[in-house]
Amino acid sequence: MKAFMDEQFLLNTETAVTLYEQFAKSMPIIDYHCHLDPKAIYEDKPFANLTEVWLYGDHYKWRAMRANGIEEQYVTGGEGVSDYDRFLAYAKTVPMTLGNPLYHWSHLELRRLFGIDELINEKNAPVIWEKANARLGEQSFTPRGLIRGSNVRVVCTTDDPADTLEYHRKLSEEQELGFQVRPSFRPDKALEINRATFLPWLQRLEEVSGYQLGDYEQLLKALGARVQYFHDTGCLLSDHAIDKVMYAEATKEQAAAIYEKALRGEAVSLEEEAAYKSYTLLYLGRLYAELGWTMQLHIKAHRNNNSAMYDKLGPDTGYDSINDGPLAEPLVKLLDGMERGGGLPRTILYSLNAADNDVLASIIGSFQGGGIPGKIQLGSAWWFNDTIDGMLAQMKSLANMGLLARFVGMLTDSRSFLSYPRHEYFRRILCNLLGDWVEAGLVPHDMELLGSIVEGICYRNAEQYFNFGAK
Ligand SMILES: O=C[C@H](O)[C@@H](O)[C@@H](O)[C@H](O)C(=O)O
Repeated sequence: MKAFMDEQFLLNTETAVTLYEQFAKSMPIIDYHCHLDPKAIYEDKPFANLTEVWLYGDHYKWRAMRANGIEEQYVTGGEGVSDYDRFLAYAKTVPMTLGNPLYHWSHLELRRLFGIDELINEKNAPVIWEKANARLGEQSFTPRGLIRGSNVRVVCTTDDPADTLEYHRKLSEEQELGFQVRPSFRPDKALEINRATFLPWLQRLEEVSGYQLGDYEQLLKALGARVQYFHDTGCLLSDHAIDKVMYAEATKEQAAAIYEKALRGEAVSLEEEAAYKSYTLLYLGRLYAELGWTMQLHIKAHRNNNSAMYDKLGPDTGYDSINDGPLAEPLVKLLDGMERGGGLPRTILYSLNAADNDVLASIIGSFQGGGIPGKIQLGSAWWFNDTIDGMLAQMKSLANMGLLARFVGMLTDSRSFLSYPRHEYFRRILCNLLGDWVEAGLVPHDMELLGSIVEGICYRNAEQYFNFGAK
């Protein structure tokens, strides 16, 4: 029996241990997709207590607490509930998360960041609370301290085109920051023509961009101007939540007519939605390609399932799940449309449905090219797949059908400054997979080759692929 989460955690062969210790462990982190708040990084305020830094905003933990029978006021807060009460409710929940990555992540976070080795449970809760809070006053526990201490070189946040990027601009002027903070362009609200957010968002965009958005041509120009503004602020990635991939070929005139219908408050059919989205995405794809950006497509989330809770708490609060439905045909058409128009950027495809791994791994092979290693990527196991099994499945699909060695690796997708140990978790799983292959005689015991592949997937591939060294 191995000891719980010892130095060889998740590393079952000598080769895996060597790969992890000698190559993976010391590689810096590039967190190219997350939901951290740039304002919090800029202001760099210390956290009041462990609950604030660990539980506020973390919908993964909230889901587990609800499933454990914890009442909502202890999950997301409520009158008369202290931060300690909320922490205690989570501490009680952790032992019940056995088998869920939260069990490992939570222990890794306390161990690596706070040096706290206690098992997390109700009995140890007071001690953990004391020890962690005592450390939160140290300089290394502010947002910047945590980023630096985790050896993070680049953080890419997720930002709306109408955002002023005020804090990114301020951060970019700082000489001693020690890491890059870059925005990512996430124009979902421009594409979701059928959602209630569409018209209010256009108004915001009008204010920020100065364009009068009464016709589609102006919308395209305004989006183009925002892409350029983001680029000038250091952006190199876009991100799209495409819950359902749709494709319908459309002319600009058709897209414009649909846009105008929406402006008049008239109903837009699903076919029209597909046409509008397709034309607009192709246009954006061209801009991304021209600027050397990477486009991320996050596909098949089924969001806001519990409408009563949505009304109380809003989005991203733990009420989403995995969607199903057709993917290959509309996605291939979309990528093909971009390629034909000369505008297929570097692209990362993530599906929340792990059943799509092979579909995506085979599709990416049809659009590689341009002399860019791994131009089209199978994205790292995302959200509900960010588990041991999920990561293995994603890497195996990629290896079976494409080039694992060109994979740009892990990201946290997190809203918490404590999530960087997820990179360690991923790296151990990666090294173990390669170690198993060596053990089985499937690949040579060539540590130079294996080591360079590990370093590539942990850090170098991403650095090169996204061009983070450029400016
Ligand atoms: O890991 C889960 C994520 O943070 C999840 O909340 C996001 O991926 C979000 O749905 C998004 O659309 O960007």
